[in-house]
Amino acid sequence: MKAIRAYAPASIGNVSLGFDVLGAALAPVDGTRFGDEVEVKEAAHFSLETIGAYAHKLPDDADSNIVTKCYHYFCEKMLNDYKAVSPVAITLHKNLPIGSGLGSSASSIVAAFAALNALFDSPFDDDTLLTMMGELEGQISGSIHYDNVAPCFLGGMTLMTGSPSPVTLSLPLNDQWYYAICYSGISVSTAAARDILPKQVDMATALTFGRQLGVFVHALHSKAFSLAASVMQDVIAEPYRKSLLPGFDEARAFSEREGALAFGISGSGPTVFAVCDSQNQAEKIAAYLDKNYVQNDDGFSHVCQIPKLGTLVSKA
Ligand SMILES: Nc1ncnc2c1ncn2[C@@H]1O[C@H](COP(=O)(O)OP(=O)(O)O)[C@@H](O)[C@H]1O
Ligand SMILES: N[C@@H](CCOP(=O)(O)O)C(=O)O
Repeated sequence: MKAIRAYAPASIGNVSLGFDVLGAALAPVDGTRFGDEVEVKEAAHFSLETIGAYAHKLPDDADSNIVTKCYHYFCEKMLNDYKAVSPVAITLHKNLPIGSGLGSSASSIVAAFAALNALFDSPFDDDTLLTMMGELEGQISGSIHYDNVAPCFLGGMTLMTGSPSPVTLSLPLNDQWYYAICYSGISVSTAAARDILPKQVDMATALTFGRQLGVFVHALHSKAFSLAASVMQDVIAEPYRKSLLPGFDEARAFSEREGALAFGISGSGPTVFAVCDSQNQAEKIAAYLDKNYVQNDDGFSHVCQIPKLGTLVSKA
């Protein structure tokens, strides 16, 4: 019987300067697997098993799990094309902490859709899948955004176009940048962290946001990486969200003293990231954050780079 396994990596939403429109996949340099995995196989009836380090933090009933919703949505889309889908048995390996700012729900959603699409002989192309993934992500966070699902699915650093095709563009990567990332161990709901943001921004903020994003994209394409790093500031969300993150200002101050190129909140937090131009610097900042930003036993830090590949699909 055909069985498929999909691994979908953690991701940084916003990357500070691109609220809802910029995202990056993450891969620890020590080779640690850092993402959810979904296995699917055809079965007599639907079932969802959840295992892994954070499975106990998921909703108790399978119907509330976003992976079940992905399956129902996949069936609905297939039926639109008059193709009925057989029931499946799904196993979710929940490896990413929930409400962490590491794109945890996106990782489950992307792994689920990628596995289902492969099991049923790839009926949907990447843009259609991304649109479906964004819709499911919107059900969880209260508003559709692609800055986690796109890099998680495709890898690299991705810029959303606002168009159905292509949904996203891949930006050039700097192989010399290392990301010290640290999850503090507390949970911050993405929906709640969106609710505290003002619904409108003033003219000066809008101009800064546009200028930074334009300069950043141009600088990456020109390999002007110092210039790119110089505009990695969050003028939209950080001023409001940092109040939800104990130790944020101290973590930023230490990272800047150590010479980090940039520092910010990953997604809606509490994970933070420091962009570094050497692995040594990233190791030092990660060690500090591990000791000083982490709030409880659930927290951790990693030194990561941005992988070129996103979701990995294989036979189970
Ligand atoms: N497979 C899943 N992975 C993560 N969250 C899930 C999943 N299924 C349901 N949920 C629920 O979705 C919400 C995810 O919250 P959110 O703050 O968006 O997390 P994250 O920022 O880590 O993606 C939680 O209420 C969680 O219980
Ligand atoms: N652009 C979104 C990203 C949320 O990421 P998550 O990992 O916290 O779910 C936002 O900033 O709200």
